[in-house]
Amino acid sequence: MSYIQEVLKKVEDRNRDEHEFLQAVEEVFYSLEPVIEKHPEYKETSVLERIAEPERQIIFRVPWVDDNGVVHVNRGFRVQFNGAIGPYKGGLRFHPSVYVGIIKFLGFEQIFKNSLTGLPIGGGKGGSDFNPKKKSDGEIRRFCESFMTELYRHIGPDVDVPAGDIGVGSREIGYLYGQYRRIRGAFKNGVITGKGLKYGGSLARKEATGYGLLYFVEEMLKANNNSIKGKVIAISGSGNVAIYACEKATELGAKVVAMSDSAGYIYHADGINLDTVKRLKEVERKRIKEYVKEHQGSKYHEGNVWEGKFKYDIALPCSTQNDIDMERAKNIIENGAIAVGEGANMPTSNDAIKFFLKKEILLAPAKAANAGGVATSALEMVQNSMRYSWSFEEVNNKLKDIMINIHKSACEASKEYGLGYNLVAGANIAGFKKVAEAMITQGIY
Ligand SMILES: NC(=O)C1=CN([C@@H]2O[C@H](COP(=O)(O)OP(=O)(O)OC[C@H]3O[C@@H](n4cnc5c(N)ncnc54)[C@H](OP(=O)(O)O)[C@@H]3O)[C@@H](O)[C@H]2O)C=CC1
Ligand SMILES: O=C(O)CCC(=O)C(=O)O
Repeated sequence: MSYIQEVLKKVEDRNRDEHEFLQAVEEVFYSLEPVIEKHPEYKETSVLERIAEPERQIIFRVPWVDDNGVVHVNRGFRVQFNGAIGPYKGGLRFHPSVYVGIIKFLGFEQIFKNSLTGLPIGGGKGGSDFNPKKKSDGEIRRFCESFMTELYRHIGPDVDVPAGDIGVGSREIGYLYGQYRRIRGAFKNGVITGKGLKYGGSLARKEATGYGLLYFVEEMLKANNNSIKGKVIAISGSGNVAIYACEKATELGAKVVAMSDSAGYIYHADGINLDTVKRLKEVERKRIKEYVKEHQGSKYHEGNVWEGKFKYDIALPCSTQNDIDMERAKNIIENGAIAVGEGANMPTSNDAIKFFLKKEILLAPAKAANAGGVATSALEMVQNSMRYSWSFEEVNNKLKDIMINIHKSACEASKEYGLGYNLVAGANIAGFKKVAEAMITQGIY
């Protein structure tokens, strides 16, 4: 058994039923084999064992009252995974599938992603098994207030800075921050990011994950003598990341022909009308199937978009984890894709990642490709500290530079370890090394 396999076995024994977490750890650790060989100090100081164990996990009760006066109880989580390079940073997910294994996989990914941004932010994540679908605005507000009534004591601008993720958008962030401010009696808006522009939010944060994904994919294509211009693109999801990925892709000269939600997907050969999607999803909170009522020639299909049979050059999974398994990966290649850009966290299963790499599909891994959101959150923290705001253009330019640098770091790390152009391994290695070195320098924690 190799050293990596030994460590993985220990992680498995300790986290038996947390499949998503084990998948994330395995994906990172196997890329680190050549790094551990070259750096015996990582093994001597048990960095791998330490990095796979959260510094702190908080699990709490979230009681709330629905519109009929009935009391419900959900479970809240915050995993403060690794603070070696900065305050814990990562979003909150409200979705019925949330349990500790989901939050730990997301928090673990966040360690390496945040390191890749080059900014001083550690890894954390949180959320709840609360289902925001079909809840009234009052119910959402009461849930958020109850959630923050416990969470507030564990966070702070220099401690842990949450943000949004699935099911947590600007409305929820507003309620969460309002309750934090009420309890603390202070305007500490650096405690949460993704805020509204009127109380300390950053311009371009809403767009950042989707835009950043496209900046990264463009770099990847450029490095392979290609470009986004003229490409046909399919996207899974129709939430925050998907919408702004679609917007930037269109701006860069591509045509997006498909988008989805958890029930099905729309296909529109002429190109998706994003104004309609934005209204349906951001304002009216309706299902994606409503789109076809307004656009002749578009079609709605139930099921997963990656099982659909239609032509595209680039696949952008922007919905949730394990969206692309082996069968769907085969279908994506049969549909003609030459590149995959991961907007969601861990959207591709480990065997499908290996398959894409074997088939020489250009693969932009989530840790690198979707890091624009958290990077812009870190820029929001900078602006809050300065009590100042940058223009949209300033933030967007910084975001673009960050994405270009992440691509460069992943490329260089991959080359340094003799792996050619492998952004999956390169991102893992580059993200890991910075955190590992900070951990070693700070002693045994
Ligand atoms: N927001 C951000 O800044 C960042 C987000 N991410 C990641 O991007 C992904 C999308 O996040 P975001 O856009 O913010 O979330 P949203 O809640 O805004 O949108 C999520 C989208 O994914 C769909 N979806 C959710 N769960 C499932 C499921 N189990 N099966 C199929 N479709 C599903 C939703 O459909 P429906 O409405 O039907 O549920 C919706 O269209 C997540 O993986 C998140 O972790 C990564 C980096 C930053
Ligand atoms: O902006 C943030 O802090 C959170 C982003 C996030 O949750 C992610 O990168 O997955």
